[in-house]
Amino acid sequence: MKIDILTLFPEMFRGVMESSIMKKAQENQAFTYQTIDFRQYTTNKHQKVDDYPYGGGAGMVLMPQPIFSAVDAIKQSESKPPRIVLMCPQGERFTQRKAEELAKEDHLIFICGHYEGYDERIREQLVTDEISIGDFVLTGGELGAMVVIDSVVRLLPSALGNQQSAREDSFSTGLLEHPHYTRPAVFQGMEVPEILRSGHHEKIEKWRKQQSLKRTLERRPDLLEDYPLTDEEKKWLDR
Ligand SMILES: C[S@@+](CC[C@H](N)C(=O)[O-])C[C@H]1O[C@@H](n2cnc3c(N)ncnc32)[C@H](O)[C@@H]1O
Repeated sequence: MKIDILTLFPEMFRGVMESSIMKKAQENQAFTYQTIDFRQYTTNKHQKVDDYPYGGGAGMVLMPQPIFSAVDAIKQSESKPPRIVLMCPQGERFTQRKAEELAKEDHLIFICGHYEGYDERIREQLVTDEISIGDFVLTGGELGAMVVIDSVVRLLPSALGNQQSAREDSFSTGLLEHPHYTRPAVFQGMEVPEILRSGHHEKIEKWRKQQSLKRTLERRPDLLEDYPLTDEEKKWLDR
């Protein structure tokens, strides 16, 4: 996968993109990325990327020209056109489903805003997706783009050592994940459930499924509305 990030603050990405699994995923050739400072694409003499809003009001608005020109420069003759993602608090709320959808693409372009927002023509003409990472307002799109990129990259084949672990994550299965325990078996008087130490794989799987359903019912009952419960699972939940 190829990822291009349009931002006025490329330095913000270095720590996240060059650490931990993101770094390993690049070493494993799961993806490549570049940041593009769209100020380089301005055609005005002072390299201005923003201007006052028509109609007045507070804040500055990103002008369309530098962003359109930067996207034109990145787009090559690809058989599959890139997904162009505008980071925006007014966009579709980001979910694991969306991460799975984007992980199937060959090329993603992220546009990170700043200041008061964007000229509306960017939204109307250029982008294929608008994504919000939640109902709150950040100072810029960079942190949001990092969140989206991180969750997409970990789904790419060869990004994680163990793909099974991504498939069993919360939301991937439609439920919250079951609890985890590791050594020691007893810590400050708190014991790891006996069943997990039994070595009985079938019973462990059943326990995990029950715990996953219980946790989802307690914390995110809304997820169960779309989850195809078996008759047995319905009985567990009733209990
Ligand atoms: C201060 S915000 C602009 C908010 C805008 N005036 C509004 O009310 O919708 C500046 C930039 O931060 C980014 N941003 C802010 N909140 C975000 C969120 N929840 N999800 C994704 N991006 C966000 C967007 O790129 C946005 O253009």
